[in-house]
Amino acid sequence: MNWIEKDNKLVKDFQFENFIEAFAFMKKVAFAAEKMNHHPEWTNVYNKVFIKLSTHDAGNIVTDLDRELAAKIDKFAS
Ligand SMILES: C[C@H](O)[C@H](O)[C@H]1CNC2=NC(N)=NC(=O)C2=N1
Repeated sequence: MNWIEKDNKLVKDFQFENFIEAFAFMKKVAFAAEKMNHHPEWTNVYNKVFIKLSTHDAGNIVTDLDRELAAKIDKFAS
């Protein structure tokens, strides 16, 4: 599955083997997001991580910053 644009957000759901794998992924995303000062809206339920990206500073729309973070997130999940 790829990122889809929905309600002015880039959205993608990820699934892992278990909670530890999901959380390890979240930790990588967290450090990348902090480095970019661009943070995800996300929910974690056991082995699943649901991510939504938008740029608040631009009025809650999808910008290149979201696409950049999405590309990094995909690398961490692969
Ligand atoms: C004040 C702070 O630097 C800003 O609010 C940053 C923080 N993280 C952010 N994250 C996201 N997703 N969009 C932003 O516009 C944004 N802005």
